[in-house]
Amino acid sequence: MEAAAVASCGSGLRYLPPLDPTPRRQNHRAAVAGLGTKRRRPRAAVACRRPHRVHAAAARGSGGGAGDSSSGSGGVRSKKRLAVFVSSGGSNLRSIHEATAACGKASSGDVVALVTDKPGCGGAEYARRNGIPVVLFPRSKSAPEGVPTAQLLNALRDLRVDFVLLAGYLKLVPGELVQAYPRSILNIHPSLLPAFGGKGYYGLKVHKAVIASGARYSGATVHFVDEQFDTGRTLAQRVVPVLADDTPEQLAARVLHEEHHVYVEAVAALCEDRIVWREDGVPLIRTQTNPDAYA
Ligand SMILES: Nc1nc2c(c(=O)[nH]1)N[C@@H](CN(C=O)c1ccc(C(=O)N[C@@H](CCC(=O)O)C(=O)O)cc1)CN2
Ligand SMILES: NCC(=O)N[C@@H]1O[C@H](COP(=O)([O-])[O-])[C@@H](O)[C@H]1O
Repeated sequence: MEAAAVASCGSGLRYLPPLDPTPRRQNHRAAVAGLGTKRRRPRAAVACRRPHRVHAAAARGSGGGAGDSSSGSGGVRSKKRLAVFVSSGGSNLRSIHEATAACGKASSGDVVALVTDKPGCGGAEYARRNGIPVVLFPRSKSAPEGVPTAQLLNALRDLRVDFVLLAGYLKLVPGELVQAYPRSILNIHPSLLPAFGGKGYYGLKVHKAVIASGARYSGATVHFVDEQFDTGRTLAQRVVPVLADDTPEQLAARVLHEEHHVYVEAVAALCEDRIVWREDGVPLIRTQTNPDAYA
């Protein structure tokens, strides 16, 4: 969707104009289709056969939050509409956006909005270059142009957003948004939660704490978002070793590499209705090939 096309939508929102007055309109999908074939196939996760009883349905039968736009009468599912929240460089945004290309691993999704508290961050710049509307949130003293929560919710509804993905977003997502999108907001965190999570644990601070603790393994966690920092249900994890002479930057790079794979796989599962909720509330990812196997 073009930024200009949504600027007049009912929420009354003003989307941020591109910083570059002549943004490059890339043939993004064509460009990444070729790259996709070169990608290393991600390692298969450990399959867990016939776990506890599971509910073979996502949050709302077919999944999706406040703006559910699931299948029509013909049974053909429309792509799930994704809003990505970013405060940082945007490499997870990029990997998700690339995976939503025609032949990508998450081609059942479409990134339709970028929400940020830092309009100059790499993620926001990537969005502008790729014609993704940018919304500044929250409104604050340092960002008086930002929108309050109610207006953000209207914008997400106008854009018919199904799922919200936090990807290096550093602000607490308010309860109103969490409640409007039950079981429909994911976050990626650069440690093996519940270790090294919560307020104060973000970016390099996480990796510094992991190294200082003496832990031999770290990794990435994709989890559903509840009203506190990093306490929502874990959906997927990837493990990496912590090496004896690691710097926080080296560990961060090793974890980030895994983040890009595990987040894309989790987003694909979300968009394809492959998340099932075990009776004790644990979300599991059904594999694409075997309805009885879980990643
Ligand atoms: N309701 C929720 N909101 C957010 C969650 C969540 O699980 N529930 N996850 C975070 C992301 N996060 C780690 O994954 C995280 C981000 C930031 C902080 C933090 O301590 N932030 C500082 C501010 C930093 C800054 O603005 O530069 C703070 O709040 O004082 C902790 C964890 C996204 N939101
Ligand atoms: N607690 C939140 C947190 O620390 N998030 C982390 O910020 C980085 C964003 O990188 P990116 O902008 O390149 O995707 C990622 O490592 C992400 O896990």
